[in-house]
Amino acid sequence: MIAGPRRHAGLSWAQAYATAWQVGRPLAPVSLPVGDALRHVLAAPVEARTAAPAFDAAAMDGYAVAGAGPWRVAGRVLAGDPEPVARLDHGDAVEIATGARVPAGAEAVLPYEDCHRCGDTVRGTRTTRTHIRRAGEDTAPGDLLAPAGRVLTATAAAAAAQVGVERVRVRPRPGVDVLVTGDEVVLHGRPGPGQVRDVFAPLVTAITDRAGGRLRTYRRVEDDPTALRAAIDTSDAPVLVVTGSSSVGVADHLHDVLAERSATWHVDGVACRPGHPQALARTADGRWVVGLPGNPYAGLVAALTLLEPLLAALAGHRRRPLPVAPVSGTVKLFPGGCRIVPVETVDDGARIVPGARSGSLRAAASADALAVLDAGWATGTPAPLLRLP
Ligand SMILES: Nc1nc2c(c(=O)[nH]1)N[C@H]1C(S)=C(S)[C@@H](COP(=O)(O)OP(=O)(O)OC[C@H]3O[C@@H](n4cnc5c(N)ncnc54)[C@H](O)[C@@H]3O)O[C@H]1N2
Ligand code: MOO
Repeated sequence: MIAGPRRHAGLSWAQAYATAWQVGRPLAPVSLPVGDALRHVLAAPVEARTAAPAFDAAAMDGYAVAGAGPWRVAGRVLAGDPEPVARLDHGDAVEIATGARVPAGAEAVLPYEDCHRCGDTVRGTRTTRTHIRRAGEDTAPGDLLAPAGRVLTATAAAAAAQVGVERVRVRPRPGVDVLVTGDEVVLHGRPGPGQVRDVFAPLVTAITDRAGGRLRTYRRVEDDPTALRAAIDTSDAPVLVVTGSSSVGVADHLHDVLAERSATWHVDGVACRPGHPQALARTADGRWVVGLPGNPYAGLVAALTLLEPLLAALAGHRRRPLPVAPVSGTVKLFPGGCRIVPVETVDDGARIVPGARSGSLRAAASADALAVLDAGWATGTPAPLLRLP
């Protein structure tokens, strides 16, 4: 049965959640091509390499002109034309497309709508608007696009491409290997007699992705210490999730196997219901192991309590306070800690979805979030919310 050093038995829910944030140190930065770095946390500021615009460019289709009109049309210049057009003298014009290089000497672009062409002569009235985007007027080399600590959004990546940034320094997304224990668990298809269908694949996949991690492998391991030992030893992911195997039954081997490996326990049991037998440990070689209870709703609670903040911290995200809302409804509280209930969000707060059970996700399926109710909660008072994946 179970042994293992239970040094952190019975942390409060808030302590366990805070611990998962605190122990996760951002992974060492890497340099990635901008296109591969989307949604990563920036480890260094993104700064422009080139000016924008890179050259004087027309902002309208029309005629680039020099001096006062009427103007003699000397040619045409289109966007992408490689050679600059000869300098315009007073009284000269070229027909020009938006984005094309404005010839030297041009003082304004007259949009087609504001002028009239007859043969090689164009007439019109210049206004105070030049319709020329001058080189460097928006961005100079070295200008800041996004500071370290921010997530590289698609918009920031596009802005980076505009000013010559090819690679960025980011925190890698922590890889996650998942070991699903339980001889009764089937990963696919309809379960046979005495079997259950695995529920954690969609939950862990979504939570990992949302927290900034990267799911690498997802596989089932027999309820056997040798198999679990081998699976733990062969994973080289920074984070290993083990589902089931967290309690005290004859088939629950996680504590023994980690104790043999001199793992350090950061969380070993949390004073909440459900989700009590959840664990967070670190192996001697620096890998994280998150133990999720096998009961489906309890496992979901644990994934939101330990896995999500750990991954977010490793990925370099800063901790933000959880949203808090008044929660209404009826539920039997847990005197020794927190009761964690599914809630649907309503205009003035959140309402408990009744009927949650440790072994069932039915109530959570129609909820938006989980509310963490401490033993002193009363209907209508505020509680922190964990957004459901
Ligand atoms: N004597 C005690 N027994 C139990 C305790 C306890 O304190 N003393 N705690 C109970 C609580 S609370 C929970 S939660 C469970 C946690 O058990 P394990 O993490 O060891 O998980 P299993 O025993 O393997 O399975 C529990 C339950 O969940 C089903 N299961 C497991 N994996 C999956 C999966 N991937 N998808 C769907 N369902 C799964 C499994 O068939 C069992 O029904 O321990 C209690 N017992
Ligand atoms: O706490 Mo268990 O985690 O109730 O099902």
